[in-house]
Amino acid sequence: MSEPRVRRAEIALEQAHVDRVYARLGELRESAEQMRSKGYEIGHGAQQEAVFEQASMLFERDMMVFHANQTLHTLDAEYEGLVFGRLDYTECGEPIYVGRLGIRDADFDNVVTDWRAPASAPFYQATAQEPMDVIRRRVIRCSGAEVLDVDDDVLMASAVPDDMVIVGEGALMAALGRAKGDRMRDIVATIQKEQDDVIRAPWRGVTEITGGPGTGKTAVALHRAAYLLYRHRRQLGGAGVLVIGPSGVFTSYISRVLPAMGETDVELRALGEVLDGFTAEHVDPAAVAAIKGSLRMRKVLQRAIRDTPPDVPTRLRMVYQGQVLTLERDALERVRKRVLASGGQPNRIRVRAAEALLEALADVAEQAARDDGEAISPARRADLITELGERMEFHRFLVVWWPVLYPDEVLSWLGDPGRLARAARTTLTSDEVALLSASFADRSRGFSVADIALLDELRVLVGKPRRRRRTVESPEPERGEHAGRHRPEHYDEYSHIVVDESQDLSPMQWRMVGRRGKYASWTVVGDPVQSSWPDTAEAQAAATEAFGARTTRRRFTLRTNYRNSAEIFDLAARVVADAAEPGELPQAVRRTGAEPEVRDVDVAELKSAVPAAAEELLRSVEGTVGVISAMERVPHVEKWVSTLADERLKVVGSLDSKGLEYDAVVLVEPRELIAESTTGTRLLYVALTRATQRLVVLASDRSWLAE
Ligand SMILES: Nc1ncnc2c1ncn2[C@@H]1O[C@H](COP(=O)(O)OP(=O)(O)OP(=O)(O)O)[C@@H](O)[C@H]1O
Repeated sequence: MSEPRVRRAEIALEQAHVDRVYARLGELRESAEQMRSKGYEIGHGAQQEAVFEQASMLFERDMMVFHANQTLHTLDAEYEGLVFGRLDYTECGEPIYVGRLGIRDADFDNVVTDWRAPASAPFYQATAQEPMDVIRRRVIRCSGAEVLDVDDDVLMASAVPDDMVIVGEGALMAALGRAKGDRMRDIVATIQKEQDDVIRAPWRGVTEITGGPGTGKTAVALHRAAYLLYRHRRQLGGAGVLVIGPSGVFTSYISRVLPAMGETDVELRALGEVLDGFTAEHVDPAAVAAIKGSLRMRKVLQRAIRDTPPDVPTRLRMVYQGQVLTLERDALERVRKRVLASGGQPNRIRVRAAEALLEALADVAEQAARDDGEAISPARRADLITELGERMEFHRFLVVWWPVLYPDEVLSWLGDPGRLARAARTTLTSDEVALLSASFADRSRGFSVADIALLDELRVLVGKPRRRRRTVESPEPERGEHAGRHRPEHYDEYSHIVVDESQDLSPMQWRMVGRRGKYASWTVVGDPVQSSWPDTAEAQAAATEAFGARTTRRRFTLRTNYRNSAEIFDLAARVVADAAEPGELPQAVRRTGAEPEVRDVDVAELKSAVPAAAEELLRSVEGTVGVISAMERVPHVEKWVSTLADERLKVVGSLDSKGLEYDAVVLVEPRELIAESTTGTRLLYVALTRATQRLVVLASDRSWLAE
């Protein structure tokens, strides 16, 4: 048979099996629906029963409905591309089909094996050197229930039986060449062995994944989360898995991968959303972010919460048995200092503050008596304290003099340069104080991403108020995506934390994340060469502290760049040639023949050159086109390309481009990207490695392009 006919015959053969699978899926769906209806019937019947029976029946109903709904949800989520692989072995007669979930037929025989099950491991692990008894590995590409294509790998050429047909070559290359959508896709059908080793690594301890751009670090980390939940649900499922990404744009980009794999028990959060009740998107200028992220801020914040809050009353005046007792500003401040010196979080020691005030009032009464040559008996002193302490006016004073401290308020107080200078003392320079206080004072854009880690630090420093006015710890209803979702009541309850783009976490952000993983195991993903954090040693130390007592640390390095064409990656690699260690950069596996273009354009011409290049790329690729510029330039670029009105076109700032991917990219003015980060060329390197097929750089000079 000629190749197309052979292929068609093999597709038809696999279609027969896929039809069986979907027929079985239909049956399972139907029985889940029946179970749900039966559950509702029980509930209806229960209304006529005695109360205790009713309760147990309602429970049974809830369980039935819950399980039925879960089954239906999983079956629906996995519908697309349910079966994607097949293994033919030397020994057992029957092939194994690998898919997104395990399905058995009515006789309890497997018609599909879940990709995460041990039996599926050879699909990813077998190689020609170590075939694990697999003769042929076949990738089956489907659209819904229809088989579109098959692609084979022969792992034991000498063992191929006469009647076994081999078609195609390289499912991976075919997958990589396909156009990308605006959301990341799962890679279950083409996970490579070096990636699978990471995905299936033990769950305990800290698993570090490093590798250059496009090596699949994010994809692997997400598949690992799905794998761990499948294999260790008992240990990890209850408290949940938290995935932290650099930005909201990024979490939205990866948001479809896990549900596509049937995993909904994972919380995705951007660094600006880690603290409930706050959502920050804007990024501070590099110099400001560097101060806010450094560990020196701990000291500054510790002092800030011990400073006198603004606008507190400066005099306490009470009358006891006709005698006026007054505490003036200095006396009040002495009381405050004494209470704070005794330790504890300000919001937790308010009772102590009240007691100290009353003691001070009693001292005033005693002093007055002594001045008159009299003495106050211990019983009278105790009586004075009790009586004044019960007065409403005293409590009214206390509430304003020792107010409940809220992290957002304390941070905004630091917009006052004098107050910040007091808190900073010698910890920050006067220039740093000026920069920082201006940033805290400017609330026009709300909190920045770096502020969130400071707010979280303050949350711990001030302590939880006994009665909460507006809680930082309970989710606000309008938090859209997270609303109503399961999450631990206490921050330290997550059982597994995945940190993506970890090279960019500041030490203060590591502290924030560390608080949520006190008892967790970790998967940490990063690439030092893409780092935009200046002091890597400080960040490393903070990371190690966040991991706490977990001594098991395993490290994997991924070395193949699956995203960029080799032509595009060669250009990007030139930019960081000096900053990267030998062997640190990955190898791009795909040549497309399309060289990246660097066009010389004056800054004044960008206005027309950007939309022209974007339009050209929209015509030349099937998928998405990203226009990447310095953060400050984004609003202008958005305006310039607005007339193109194509939903495949996205404009993104350099920092937000981390982790993202487009089929084609227009990179605007590299010089400006270098200038906006303390690690300059690394940020440019990140931006240059976002395109899979085409790259056009518009530059007013070529100083950024090392020879
Ligand atoms: N085994 C694979 N099969 C198919 N596609 C893959 C495979 N591994 C990675 N890819 C694809 O390569 C691209 C890059 O993957 P990913 O974003 O996970 O890389 P990364 O290492 O996190 O990159 P960066 O550090 O640049 O953000 C994605 O489109 C991903 O789907």
